[in-house]
Amino acid sequence: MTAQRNQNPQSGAASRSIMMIGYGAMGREVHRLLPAGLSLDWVVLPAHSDLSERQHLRDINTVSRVDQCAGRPDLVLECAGQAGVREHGVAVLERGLDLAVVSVGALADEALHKRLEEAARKGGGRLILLSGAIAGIDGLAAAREGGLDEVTYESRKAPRSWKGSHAENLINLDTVSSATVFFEGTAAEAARLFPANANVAATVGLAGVGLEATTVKLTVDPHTATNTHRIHARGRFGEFHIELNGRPLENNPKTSTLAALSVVRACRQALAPIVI
Ligand SMILES: NC(=O)C1=CN([C@@H]2O[C@H](COP(=O)(O)OP(=O)(O)OC[C@H]3O[C@@H](n4cnc5c(N)ncnc54)[C@H](OP(=O)(O)O)[C@@H]3O)[C@@H](O)[C@H]2O)C=CC1
Ligand SMILES: O=C([O-])CC(=O)C(=O)O
Repeated sequence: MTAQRNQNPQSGAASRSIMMIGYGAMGREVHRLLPAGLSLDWVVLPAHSDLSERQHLRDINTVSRVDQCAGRPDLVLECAGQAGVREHGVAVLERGLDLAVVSVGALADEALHKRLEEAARKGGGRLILLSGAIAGIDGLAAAREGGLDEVTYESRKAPRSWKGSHAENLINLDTVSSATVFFEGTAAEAARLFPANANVAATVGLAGVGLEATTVKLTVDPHTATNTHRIHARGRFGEFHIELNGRPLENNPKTSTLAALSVVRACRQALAPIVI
């Protein structure tokens, strides 16, 4: 797929620059939808990435470490997975750059969480945890201010979306014939065991009652074509249930389209005089 950059209609207006860490299914979708006025100027690829990937990005500087970037991006987007946060997060924040991450599950590693927080305080960059594939994080985080009694999160995806994950050690994805829960535990465990599938569990945990107190169920459903996310929260504010049936990205069935769109939203917010 060839990435297309939106044209800035205000010709001559200086673009704000973006650095993206990782350029897989989500990164390509974000690049395709990048709002006018922003330009993707740097992409951080893994050192092992092949030449063809770099040729694909021929107008864009590719680096394998953040300190190889001589310029100063206005916003850094992580679309690389938890390993990308682990490898580059501290360096970005220590340089005083804002880092918007989708691989929120990386923060289930308490030592990394602490290092990122310290780097942000020291360098002045802000770590922005994106809502990703789920809706309702705004309401959950607001509800927390009044006190929460219970938060649960459930995710349901087709067998192909769980392929290559720890689910394969827990259930036979080729023969499962009805919707089956294969994991029940805390958001911390889910985010660690399913790094490409359960970042939302960590986001719900961090916005609500914490990673250890948030209970998580993961289901494989051979009859679904969507990535379904459910949150139930109860507290002083009242109660809410959210169910979101997300379409997976064409190039990666693990990843919901909405997760990529949440990154695009972060880009738009970086430009907007009024933020919603
Ligand atoms: N919060 C949310 O709701 C969601 C979060 N996510 C997160 O987003 C991530 C990206 O999703 P998606 O694009 O679909 O996944 P992909 O696997 O398609 O793409 C990830 C890309 O990042 C690259 N990468 C891996 N490690 C590094 C690194 N250390 N530095 C730079 N690049 C790296 C990979 O390269 P290579 O293949 O060569 O290793 C790959 O090209 C997921 O892994 C998940 O953590 C996904 C869905 C929802
Ligand atoms: O995109 C999704 O449906 C959710 C996901 O993979 C994650 O939480 O990591």
